[in-house]
This record gives sequence, C-alpha cells and structure tokens, in this order.
Amino acid sequence: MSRQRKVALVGNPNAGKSALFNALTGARQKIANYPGVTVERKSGRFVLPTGEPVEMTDLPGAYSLDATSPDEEVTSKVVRGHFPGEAVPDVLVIVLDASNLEQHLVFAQEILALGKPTVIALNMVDLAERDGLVLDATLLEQELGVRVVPTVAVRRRGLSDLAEAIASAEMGHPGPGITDLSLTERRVAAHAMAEGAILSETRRHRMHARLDRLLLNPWIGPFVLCALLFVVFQAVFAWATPFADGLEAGVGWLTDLTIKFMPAGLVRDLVTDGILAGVGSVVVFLPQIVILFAFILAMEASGYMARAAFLMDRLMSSVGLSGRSFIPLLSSFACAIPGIMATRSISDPKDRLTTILIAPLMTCSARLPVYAVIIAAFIPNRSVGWGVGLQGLVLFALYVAGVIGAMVVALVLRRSVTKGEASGFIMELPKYQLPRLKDMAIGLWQRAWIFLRRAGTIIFTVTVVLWLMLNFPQARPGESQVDASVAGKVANGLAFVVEPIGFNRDMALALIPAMAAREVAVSSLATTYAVDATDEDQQAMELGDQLKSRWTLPMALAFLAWFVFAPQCMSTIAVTRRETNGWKWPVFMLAYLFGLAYIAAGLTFWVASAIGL
Ligand SMILES: Nc1nc2c(ncn2[C@@H]2O[C@H](COP(=O)(O)OP(=O)(O)OP(=O)(O)O)[C@@H](O)[C@H]2O)c(=O)[nH]1
Ligand SMILES: [Mg+2]
Repeated sequence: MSRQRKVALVGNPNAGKSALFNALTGARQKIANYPGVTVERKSGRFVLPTGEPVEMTDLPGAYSLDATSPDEEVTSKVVRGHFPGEAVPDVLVIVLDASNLEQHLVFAQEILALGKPTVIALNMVDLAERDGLVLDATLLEQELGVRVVPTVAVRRRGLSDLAEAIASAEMGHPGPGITDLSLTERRVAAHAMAEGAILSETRRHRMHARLDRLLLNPWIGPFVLCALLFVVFQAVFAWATPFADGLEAGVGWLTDLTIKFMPAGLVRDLVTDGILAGVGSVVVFLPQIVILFAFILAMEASGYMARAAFLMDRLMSSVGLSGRSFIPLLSSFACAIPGIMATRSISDPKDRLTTILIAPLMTCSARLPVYAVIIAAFIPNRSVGWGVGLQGLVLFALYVAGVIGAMVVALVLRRSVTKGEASGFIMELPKYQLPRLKDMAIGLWQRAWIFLRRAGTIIFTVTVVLWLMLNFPQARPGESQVDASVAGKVANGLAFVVEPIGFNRDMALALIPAMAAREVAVSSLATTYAVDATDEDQQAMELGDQLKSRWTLPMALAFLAWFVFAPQCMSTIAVTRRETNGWKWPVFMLAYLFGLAYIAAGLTFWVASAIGL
C-alpha cells in the first residue's frame, strides 16, 4: 500500500486558509480577521471524493518563500520539504483572497514556480462580489496553468469542486514564463493578471475607505478605541451581575443541599469548604469571561482589531516596538500563552523577545476573577456621573496600569537588554466584515469550555490539596485551624516577606497555589475562610463579606496592584522557555515581574495608608 498523500494549504496571511482547513477537515483551528493568526502548521484528515484519505496541513500565512519571521519559515520549510520529520506535500492548494487578487498573486506565482501539483482556491469570492468585483476564473486558469476553483470557505461553497480538483491534480504546468521571474516581474505579472480577471468593479470600496479614514484618523481613531474599550469594561460588570448572582445562588443551594443530606464530618467539609467554596468561587466569573470574549471576538472578526494595531503603532514605536507586537499583546489579554506564540509573526528577534517579555503584563482573563472579587468587595457600586460605574472604572484602570507598565518596561528593555532599532510596521488591513453569529457562538463556547475545564482540573486539584493542607494537622481546642495547619505554617513563614507590602497571612497563603493559575488566589481565599470560620454566621458569609471583614482597603488595593504585575503562572514561564530556547529569559521575566509586583503593591499600600483610605 502506498503512503498517504499530503495536501498543504498555502497563501498570504488572512486569505482564509484556516477557514478552508476547518471546513474540509472538520477541525476547529482559530480563524480571525487579521493577518498572522496561524503560526504553526496543523494537520488533519480529509477524504477525497475518490475515497482516498489524505493528510491536510494548514500553514501560517506568508508573503514569500524567503522567510523573514519564524512563522513564515515554517511555511517555507514545509513547502520545500525541508521541515524535519515531514515529507514534502504531494499537492499544494494555494488560497487566494479574490477581493485582494493582485497582492495575493505575487506569492502564488512563487509557489507555482516550484512546479508541484497545485490547485488554486479562489477564496472569498463573496467578499469580492460584495465589493462589486466580478472575476473570470477561467482566464486565471489559462494564465496560471492550474485549476482555479472559486470558494467561500466560511459558507462551505465550492468545497466539493475543490476536493475534486485536489484529487485530480497532476503535475502542474505553470503558465509560460512563470518559473524564473524576479519579484518585480512577478508584481508586474500579478497586476496584469488581476486586471484581466476583474470583469467589473463598482462602489462599496468607497464606504469602507471612508470608515477607515475615520477610524484610522490620528485624533478620532484613538478616541474611538478608548471609548470602545471603556464600554467593554463597563459591560463586564454591568451585564454580568444577574448571571453571576444566579450562579452564586446555585453554588449556595448546592452547599445547603450537601449540608442537609451528608453526615457531618471531614468529607462533608471537603465538599462544602474545599470544592464548593473554592471551585464555586471561580466558576461564578464565567459570565464576565464570556462577555469580555464576546467583545474581543467581535473586534477580531470584523477587522477592527487590525485597525487598532495600526493605531497603536505610533504609541508602540515611541517605546521601541512596532504595531506588529500589538496583536500578540492583544491576544495576551485572553492568555499570555497564545500571545507569546503569536510573536512568531514578528521577524526582528529583539522586537520579538521584548514582546515576549512584556506579554504577561497584559491583563489575562485569569486575572479577571481576582480583580472582580476584590473590586466587588471593596469598591462601592455607585456611579461617578454620566452613567459611568465606579467598579467598571477601577477595572479599566487596572487594565490600563498593566498596559502602561508594559510600555515602560519595553522602553527600558529596548535601551538596555534588547537594545536596537525598532523595525518598521507593515500590515495589511483586512476587509471589514460583519461577525458571523455561528462563528461567534463557537468561539465563545470554546473560551467558556477552556475556563470551565481549568476550574474542573487545575483549580479543583489545587483547591483540594490546599484544603487538605489547611485541615491537617488538626488544631487543638482554642487554636486556630489555619495557624495549626501545614499550609498555615508555610504562609506564616512567607508572611514576613510580604508583610512590608501590607499582606496578611491569608494573602500570603493565596499567593503560593496561585502560581499554578491566578484564579486559584480566589478559590484559595474562599477555602481558607471557609476552613477558618469559627461559627455558623461566619461560615454563611459570602467571600466578598469575608474579605470586607478581614482586610482593609489599602490591603485590598495592594493585592490588586500585586496581581497587575506578578508572573503567577507556570505555563507562561514554560512557554517562554520553549520560545526563547533556554532558561535565561524566563528567569529574567520571573525576577523582574516579581520585583515590579512587590514595588507596586508596597507603594500602593503605603500611599493608600498615608492618605487615610
Ligand atoms: N466572507 C468570507 N470570509 C472569509 C472567507 N474565508 C475566510 N474568511 C474570513 O477571513 C478571515 C481570515 O480567515 P483565516 O482562515 O483566519 O485566514 P488564514 O489564511 O488562515 O490567515 P493566517 O492564519 O493569518 O495566515 C476570518 O475572519 C474568516 O472568517 C470567505 O470565503 N468569505
Ligand atoms: Mg490561519
């Protein structure tokens, strides 16, 4: 039996390769409306109409086979068969954006010149039609010498034709003279071919151009961006409340039920104080996470995110970075791990390293539960005028603090550790699109699932271990259980380090398990106070009330400031090690972030105490 054939999807960034890959193989690779989404190769199985199963590979977008960034290098190596441990693809599928034909044909010619069996997916023909472009695929076929199949990946249009073309792809016969062209010659040829293939072109372009003039205007643009982000953070608090209250009531109901039906004893305590108090205290933040991601996904799918990157370029270049870093940094708001991976699209190694080092300063979604619980407990839920809520404002300020911190760190790094010139910014602006409801729903479901899975695995495990450490050895009568326990002893040992910055024993105790995942800080506080409760009244108190009765406002603010900077996430450190090939940079990252966290928390505590908060 012969080896399974391989089919690879290649093309410029944002052509819809991953969308096609998902449609053909049933995978769920991330797609979004900006260049540089895919940074690794991904494979899936696909069965041709002939019944032959093939391995299909989705590749990062590239502008040429002369790679300038790590993600382009993957593409170039796979296509040429130089990728270690991977066979040369047997068939190449070039994915072209029909609404941006001229540009995409430049790279397409370079691929065709390889002389491999090739098929072209003329993707996004719906967008081209929307823009009033009518394209002649047959003419392109004649010019390029390979099959050209019009497709709409996101609506699954043209897929069977494409599959059939892949099945029958023979050795390519690149059109006359395509083989040995220089870049300039390819550009000229692309222009001519695009002109020829476009049968008619009308307005619509104009409306989007006008929108861009507004959104990219150096004065109005940043204002719109700030206003938008502001609305996001207000919404996170305002809209989530009823849902979060519902979830909280659900957890309370389960706790009551457990108490009613389980015999009193250690096992019941483990369920109520450990699992329900701990994991429950994190799960109630699901609505806020979902709201945050709904905005992020909508901004990504509409094409606005790339505009935001463009706007940020000026700010970024003033601290020695380029707008290229914006998207990795923005992804870091979800989680620093994909953010750090996304830096593979940055070609300058020092730019890339700087971006990796500051990525953890972007407020990842794991911090949201920590911020939200403290804010809800200590910041009054009142309006500061014009319908702006104080709680949302504080949350916004914490996100801004992270961004400002990152910019300052970048500035310092670019003059010391990663000294060098900022590289220029070139990024194509994608077409505006209305986000599709189904894609949004899938994206939100994926995020919600990741969050719940974390709650069910890592947060659950750490909470149970912590509960055990908090309950053993058992206290003698009159002694506090927490003080007597293993965890309490460790925390008391650590307390002297964090005492100068205003942290008490319980806060010190929360910091250790939070290294596994930041949300654990919340579940750990909840478990600690559940174990520590001396009477029924105290036990029935919600976490927020517990915090209010045990912490002062300066302490709470210091705790928030700590979490803006602290590198409390093992996985981020691990990814940094992998992406920088060694321990040097992750250790540097840990050291400087802990240093910053300590200073920021200390300053906050002392200033807040001094002004009598
Ligand atoms: N209207 C329309 N949108 C599409 C089509 N194919 C993809 N898209 C959208 O175009 C955007 C880019 O799609 P991706 O699949 O992420 O593009 P990619 O080529 O994988 O991009 P990189 O990974 O950055 O190289 C997404 O917002 C998709 O939803 C299409 O045929 N029609
Ligand atoms: Mg992709």
